[in-house]
Amino acid sequence: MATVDVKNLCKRYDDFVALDGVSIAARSGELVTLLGPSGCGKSTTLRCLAGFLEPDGGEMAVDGQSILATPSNRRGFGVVFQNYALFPHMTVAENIGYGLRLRKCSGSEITTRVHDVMSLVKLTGLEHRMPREISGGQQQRVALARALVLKPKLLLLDEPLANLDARLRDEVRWLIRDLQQQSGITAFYVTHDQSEAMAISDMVAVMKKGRVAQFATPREIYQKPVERYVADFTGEANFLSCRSLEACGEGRMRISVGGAELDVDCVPSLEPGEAAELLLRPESLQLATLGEDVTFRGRIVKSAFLGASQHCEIALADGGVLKLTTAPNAPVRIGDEVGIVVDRSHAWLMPEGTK
Ligand SMILES: Nc1ncnc2c1ncn2[C@@H]1O[C@H](COP(=O)(O)OP(=O)(O)OP(=O)(O)O)[C@@H](O)[C@H]1O
Repeated sequence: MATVDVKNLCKRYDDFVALDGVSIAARSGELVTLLGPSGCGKSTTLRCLAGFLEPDGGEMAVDGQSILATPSNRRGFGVVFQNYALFPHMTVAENIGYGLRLRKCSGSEITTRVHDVMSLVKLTGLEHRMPREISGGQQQRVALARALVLKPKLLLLDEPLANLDARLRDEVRWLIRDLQQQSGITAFYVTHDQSEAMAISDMVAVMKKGRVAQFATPREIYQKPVERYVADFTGEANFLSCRSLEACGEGRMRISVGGAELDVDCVPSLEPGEAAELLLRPESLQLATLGEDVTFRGRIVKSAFLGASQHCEIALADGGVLKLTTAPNAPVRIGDEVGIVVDRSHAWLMPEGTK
């Protein structure tokens, strides 16, 4: 188990600034995900941690000790990258035991540890197969076992599920989380898939152009994003332009939006009078018949039956559009005038214009 502190990490590729002051940290036993679109610097951060790239500035420390001068093979980290590249001429068991042989462990210790880790990643029985004789999901689990067998103090995973189909991705994702929690290994995990990040992380760093836009728990990232970019990247979202009228308590603001006045939680730095956007996740909105105590009124302009639910879009009088889901059999007709009730505990106000 290890604590990790990355401070102000910078990395250039010639003139291109790939990392522009990345700061993230992991407490012992945590899984921290780096989430963001292609090219935002996730892999570069992980490669610096692994010691495959030398940063141009900043600090990286494990258990309070700088690792900047430690070569990658002395850092004691387990690495699972998307191109898991097993040795094709070695059996599954030989692939997994390779690192132990390099460390000159005894034959009996290698046998025991390989056996134990194979049972952990559910590969028992495949010891003597060659990599080409096992499936993609099994190959990925061999790569994971190969890292875990060395009992690393830190596990670095870069898009480890990228080569798997959707069903296997789900299965291996839970396996990784279970193993990481059982063994208490601190881990950094790179993905561009927000649902993957939400599901398995203790902390998420949402990255944007070589910087960390927000570093927080999955719940906070989803419910209290600091800017629209983060809200957009972490799930379905409605944004309504509005005016912040006055502060009404710590971190709360009275706003005027879509013909209504509401008190909502907000980004703490937001000032009264500042242009703002109200974030309403679809699940915080409910269709209601007019006449009930509704927050907004509007007209249904789009609907789609999705099986377990229906998707609806409602145009408000002031031009805003809200997307929401309803029960599969709720009566939804295009053109109908409807009311919308907002669960205000899930409404969130952010500064405008930060896509
Ligand atoms: N060796 C290199 N030389 C020049 N530019 C590079 C090099 N490696 C990466 N880059 C650039 O640095 C930026 C960050 O790359 P990085 O691989 O860290 O992104 P990423 O967020 O992991 O993206 P992806 O999800 O596509 O892997 C990208 O714009 C990329 O093109």
